[in-house]
Amino acid sequence: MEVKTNYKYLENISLEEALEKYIRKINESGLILGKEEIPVEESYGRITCEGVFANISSPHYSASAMDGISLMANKTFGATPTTPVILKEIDDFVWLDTGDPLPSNCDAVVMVEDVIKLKDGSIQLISSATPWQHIRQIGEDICAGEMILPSNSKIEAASIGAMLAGGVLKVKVWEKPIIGLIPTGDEIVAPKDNPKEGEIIEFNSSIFSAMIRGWGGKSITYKIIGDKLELIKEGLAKAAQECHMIVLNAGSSAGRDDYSAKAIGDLGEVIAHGISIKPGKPTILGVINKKPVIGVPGYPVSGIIVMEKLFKRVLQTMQKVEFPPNQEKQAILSRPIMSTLKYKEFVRMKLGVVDEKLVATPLNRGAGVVTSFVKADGILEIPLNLEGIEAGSKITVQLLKDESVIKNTLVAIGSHDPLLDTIYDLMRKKDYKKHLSSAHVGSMGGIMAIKRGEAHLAAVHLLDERSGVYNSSFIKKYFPKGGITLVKGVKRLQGLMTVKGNPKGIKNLQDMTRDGVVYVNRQKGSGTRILLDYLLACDGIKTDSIYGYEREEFTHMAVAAQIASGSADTGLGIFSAANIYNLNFIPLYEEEYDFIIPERFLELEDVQNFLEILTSKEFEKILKTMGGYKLEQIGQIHRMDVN
Ligand SMILES: Nc1nc2c(c(=O)[nH]1)N[C@H]1C(S)=C(S)[C@@H](COP(=O)(O)OP(=O)(O)OC[C@H]3O[C@@H](n4cnc5c(N)ncnc54)[C@H](O)[C@@H]3O)O[C@H]1N2
Ligand code: MOO
Repeated sequence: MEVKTNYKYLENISLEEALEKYIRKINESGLILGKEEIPVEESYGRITCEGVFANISSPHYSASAMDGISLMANKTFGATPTTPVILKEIDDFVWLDTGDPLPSNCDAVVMVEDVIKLKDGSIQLISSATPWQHIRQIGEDICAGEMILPSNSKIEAASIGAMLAGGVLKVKVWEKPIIGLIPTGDEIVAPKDNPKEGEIIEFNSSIFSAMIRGWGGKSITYKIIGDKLELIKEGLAKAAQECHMIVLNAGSSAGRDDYSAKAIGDLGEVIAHGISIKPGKPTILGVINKKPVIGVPGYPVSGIIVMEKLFKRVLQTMQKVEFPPNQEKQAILSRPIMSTLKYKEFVRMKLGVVDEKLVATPLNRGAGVVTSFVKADGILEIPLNLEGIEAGSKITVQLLKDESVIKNTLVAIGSHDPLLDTIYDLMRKKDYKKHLSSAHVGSMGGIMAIKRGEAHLAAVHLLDERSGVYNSSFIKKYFPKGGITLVKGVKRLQGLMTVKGNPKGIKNLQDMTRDGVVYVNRQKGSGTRILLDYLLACDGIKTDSIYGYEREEFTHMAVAAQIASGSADTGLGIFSAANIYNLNFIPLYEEEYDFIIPERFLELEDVQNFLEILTSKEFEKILKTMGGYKLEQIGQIHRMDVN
């Protein structure tokens, strides 16, 4: 039987063209927000819809600007240290404080510190005052009838004070745009801590809602709607009644259950479906009832990019304000990035200052990897028609975090161990200004990053198969000119993880070759992979006899997670990862997990901090609970000699 799908070929128009076309359409539709009058004290961040004019002058009377005396300036003329002027209270002057009204027969104020008090209550001045000195004249700040803010201005903190000073107690502002968020998908469920297989936790709406709040809007999150065209249309129609704009989430591509474009088209008009950006390709731009409706792809990273690059622009037009653009910074690209000619790509980047140069490293590009946005310091925009960018190129990165965060980041690249998370947490507890960025690219990747000057330290566990010695021979090989130190870390247990009860009865490496046993491996270049290959060679086991040898994960935790979920029976990894996932552990080898730090970085404050934490009692205590570590040599610094 032929399976019918609602497959439709997507367009591929540029982001700029799509935005131009869409905003023109929205403006033509004539959608404008309503107006409301609100107390000035509650108006922070709102947008004025009319000019705001002062009702009264500020100050509304002539006021003393200082504590001291008020008088007629001409009474002081000629006063010098040798010819002081003596004045009498009431007859010649009046005591007053800052803010007091200026008596009608006075035209100057003399500060108290310039007044010499005499015993009989009179005073002496040794310099003359100029008329109107130290007086805030009526309307010095603003005069009644003057404009405080023009239309379409964002109300900042100082504007609130200016309005109140000008006797304005209520201000007319544009209504806050209300955005309806509609999550869709049969597999989507409200957040919970025990989702079943096939259930996907709905978190996009919460991300979008927070973004909208930051941009001055309000959101309503509707109930999750399953993949049913009629239900989606019902939801859209309701939201179009209740909101100024709608975000219809997921179902944007052209699969069997993707009804977003059809639903929008049936109720209104689809202006574009398919934009040449990545992530975010299947975005839908539509209008229902004059209300903009954006079909945002389901993958969270795609969603965030579409919200940032498209939705925000529409909201800006609707609210009639310009959001400040992200700051940009020039950086050096640490490794090559491939790109597709057909799409403008947005790549999340990790930034760090190493040897006074800003180094940018691409993060995981998966559209579902929302944590890449948690780690990202910036975004690299790769234009259309570019196949990629070479390592070492100068690139411009749009900053997502403050520059001070990037400058205060210790950059660690290399092998993964959960203890790095503990170090980061302890670093932040010790000093909230400090950050640790750890990229898990395996031990060899770490060595290469140190060689290229892209990291302050690399975590490594590389076994020299001939000598059986860990790490030092690799330093000698890869850093023949020296200048490198080996900071001893922990001894840790590597072994085979299985689910509790070990149902497949796995006892050793040989058991991995049995029929029905599924292995999950670590990536090439990782110390664990090198150890596995070494142990297999010792036992004469061929890698192609292991089902799953080709399947790679990047961290011990990821291997443990696969085993815990039942998608693999076993994998080589460290005890602490097995412990976190409550797995069975068959110890095979004790290895040395150390840190390579160039000598020139040892005195850096951030490196010193790192070393302090490494040898702290608190860290030792936490490692004990994690289990599988020995700390005999931790923190010892070995300066490696030149060959
Ligand atoms: N055959 C093709 N398949 C896909 C294409 C394509 O061109 N041809 N495009 C891919 C791209 S690119 C994207 S992006 C996605 C867009 O997917 P949809 O918008 O149709 O969304 P779903 O398939 O329903 O969901 C995708 C994925 O997103 C996650 N998700 C969805 N809703 C939520 C939510 N509210 N909170 C958190 N996560 C959510 C979920 O993991 C879904 O699995 O299509 C590709 N497919
Ligand atoms: O367009 Mo999708 O958003 O590339 O992942």
